Amino acid sequence: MENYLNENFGDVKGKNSSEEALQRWRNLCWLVKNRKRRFRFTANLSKRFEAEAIRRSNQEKLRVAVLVSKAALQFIHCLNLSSDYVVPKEVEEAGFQICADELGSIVEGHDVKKLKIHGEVEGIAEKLSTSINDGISTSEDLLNVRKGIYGINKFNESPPRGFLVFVWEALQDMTLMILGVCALVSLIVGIAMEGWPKGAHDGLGIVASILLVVFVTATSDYKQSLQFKDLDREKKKITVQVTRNAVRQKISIYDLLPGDIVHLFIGDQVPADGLFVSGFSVLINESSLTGESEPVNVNAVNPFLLSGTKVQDGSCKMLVTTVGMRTQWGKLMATLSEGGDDETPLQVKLNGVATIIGKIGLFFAVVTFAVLVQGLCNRKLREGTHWIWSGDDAREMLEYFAIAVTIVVVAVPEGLPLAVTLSLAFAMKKMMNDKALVRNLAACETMGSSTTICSDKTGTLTTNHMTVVKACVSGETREVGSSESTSSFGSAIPEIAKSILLESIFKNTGGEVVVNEEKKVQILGTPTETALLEFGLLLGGDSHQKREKSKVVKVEPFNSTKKRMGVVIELPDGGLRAHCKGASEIVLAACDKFIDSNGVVAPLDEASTNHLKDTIERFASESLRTLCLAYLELGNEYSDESPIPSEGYTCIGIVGIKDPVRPGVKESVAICRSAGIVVRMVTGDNLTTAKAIARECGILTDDGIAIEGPEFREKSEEELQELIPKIQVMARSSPLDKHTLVRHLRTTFQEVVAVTGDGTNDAPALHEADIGLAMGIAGTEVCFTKSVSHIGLCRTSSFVFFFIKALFMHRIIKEIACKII
Ligand SMILES: Nc1ncnc2c1ncn2[C@@H]1O[C@H](COP(=O)(O)OP(=O)(O)OP(=O)(O)O)[C@@H](O)[C@H]1O
Ligand SMILES: [Ca+2]
Repeated sequence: MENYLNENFGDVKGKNSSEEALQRWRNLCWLVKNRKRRFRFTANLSKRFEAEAIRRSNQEKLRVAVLVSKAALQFIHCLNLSSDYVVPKEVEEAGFQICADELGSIVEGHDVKKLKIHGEVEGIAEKLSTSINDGISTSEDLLNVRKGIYGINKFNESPPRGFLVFVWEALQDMTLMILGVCALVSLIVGIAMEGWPKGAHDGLGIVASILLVVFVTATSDYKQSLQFKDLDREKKKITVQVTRNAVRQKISIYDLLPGDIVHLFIGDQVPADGLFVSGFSVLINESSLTGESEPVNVNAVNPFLLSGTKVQDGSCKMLVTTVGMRTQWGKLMATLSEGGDDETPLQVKLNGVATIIGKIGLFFAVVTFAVLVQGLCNRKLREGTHWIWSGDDAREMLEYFAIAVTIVVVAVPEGLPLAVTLSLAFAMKKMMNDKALVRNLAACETMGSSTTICSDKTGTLTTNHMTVVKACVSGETREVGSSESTSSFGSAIPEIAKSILLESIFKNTGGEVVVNEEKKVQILGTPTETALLEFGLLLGGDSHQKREKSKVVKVEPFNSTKKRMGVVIELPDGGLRAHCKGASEIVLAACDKFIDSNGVVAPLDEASTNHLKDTIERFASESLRTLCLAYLELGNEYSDESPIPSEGYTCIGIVGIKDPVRPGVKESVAICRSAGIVVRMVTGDNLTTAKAIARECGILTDDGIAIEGPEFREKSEEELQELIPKIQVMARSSPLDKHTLVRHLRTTFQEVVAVTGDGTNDAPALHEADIGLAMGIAGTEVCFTKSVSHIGLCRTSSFVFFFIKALFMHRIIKEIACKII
């Protein structure tokens, strides 16, 4: 049996099974009494093919649109553009100058000509009655008017199915139907022979048991469907940052409306169709919408952003133009919303077991029927009545038939695969109560069998609550953090150094200091950015003043591959200046000058380089995350077309950011160890910092290896064979290094790999892993300990639930058997 199962049902993987494998195993289950039930909550393959076709047509449409827009761009300057667009009356009355269809055709069709006619992005914003800087007004009435005209950002889901639909589905069971026919015949024959009510007993008994089975099945199915709806709703709770009423805030993507100004960052999914307003180095991955993997640049020339696509690099502000079902993504999601998850290997195997048992059951049912009929025939032969068949004989035959069918009902464990689905859903619900959202049912199962965990450091092992606790500027190294220590640090360093440090902090940032609706100062941005801005505020910097004084000309946002970010600013009294900040040893290597203790820019000689390197090492060995800040005077020779220079910087200083280890991580790592699971740390941070934290968590042991990404990249295949099993820490790794490690562990070493990460720099590795534990925005809540302890929970809960279910089924089956036989 083991061999048979492995051969026929073994090629379905926990993740990314081929469509052929999925189709094949379903075909193998030909002996399924109620297909609809058995395959409920599993992938709807035909819907998937439909979605794939939509993707292909999207790709073709986009390709044509891009070609047309390119051609239009060439002619546009010579044309006298005029519009025959008439604003529909109801739109005009509501206070807008453009309708939803026109907006849709501009963005989806990449129609630069129409965009130009409507006055580019600013023109469209005006017609949508919004402001690019302040966003839409939040008055309830106005929002409702907007909703009325442009719709909401939700796609049509199939209406929830009522209880009766489940009753109908439960009735479509072949064996129950046969039993129904038996009951009918038994009633007719019984009443004809023995009269009412005596002759109806048998028939009514069968009817009652059928009703019981149908009722119990439908009730439990209905309950699950409600539970699945709950899970689904939870999965879709995604928020984005928008500016409304001049206040930056987070809102649910469902509340987005045309006219909203959305702030997008690397890793975000574009939540609606829209136009690029401002931003830098934006690369968009459209593969989820079109299947095309080559990312496209989005900028002022190609400003079209389509919902469902992902920001692969950079950050930008976008004006929402089209929402919900009017977008291609809405249509795609509406198609896919009915398809369930892929089956898990355990489910497929259990389906195999159910099928084998079904076949055996069927065989015995036929044999039993044949034996019983033969008994009857023999008796009649003996009695010499074999030519005379009475109603009683017919009833007896019917009874035999019912017994045979009952054997099939009892023997075929239809509920077995479904029980797994249920128990996994149950585990999912349990985990959700602990704020861990399981997107894919199969994950609960895979989690139970993982052998290696590759964890990132920041935000997973550590709390992600960062504060600058040490700083070294102009040779002055001090503890900072509290307002007194920071201000005394501020007064100890030369004025010129302090001023340039503040400029760097407030200009060269992906975060923002805002005043929220309650008039409180709030810092938005990644934890690293927030920590720096907080330090800047403590130093006495006023972010707005600093921002107003000079204009930002170019930004190269932070990404994990470069590990640095840079801006170019225009100084109030002319000239340009570049600021750069990032991984300390990388930025320091780009410096050849520094600001000395007198506030004078001096060349970086060996002694001062060593001093700075020592400082970095010292900070890092105290588990601090180090960042180096630097600047470069550009004069007037720089054009914003060219990249920001990567060398010749003047080092301003080094900051050490504390990010404490999460409580309970050490114990969790120990639990994993004792369960035979190897935990490795794969981080983008400095080697010394990573090692210090790994020791603290119990990940790095004396015989383990800690290696840096760039060194790992250079190794040959043979060397990797030797090295990989011993790697416990990989530092300064790029997203691709993480991916390579996971791929090797999975393929060469046949490990079941779980990866935890924050979803942006870890995305490729999360994708490659057997199971990805993404610490999302709520990452601070979903802590490492919980995910790990749930491995145990999944196992126990599924078994407990399975047994209860089995017991329950057993009782029902017994009851039916008693009634019928
Ligand atoms: N916003 C930022 N601007 C400039 N440099 C940054 C910024 N954020 C992080 N860094 C620097 O880049 C380094 C690596 O960051 P990266 O995103 O690759 O890893 P991480 O996500 O911080 O770590 P992990 O992989 O453990 O989650 C950090 O050590 C820090 O020095
Ligand atoms: Ca990370």
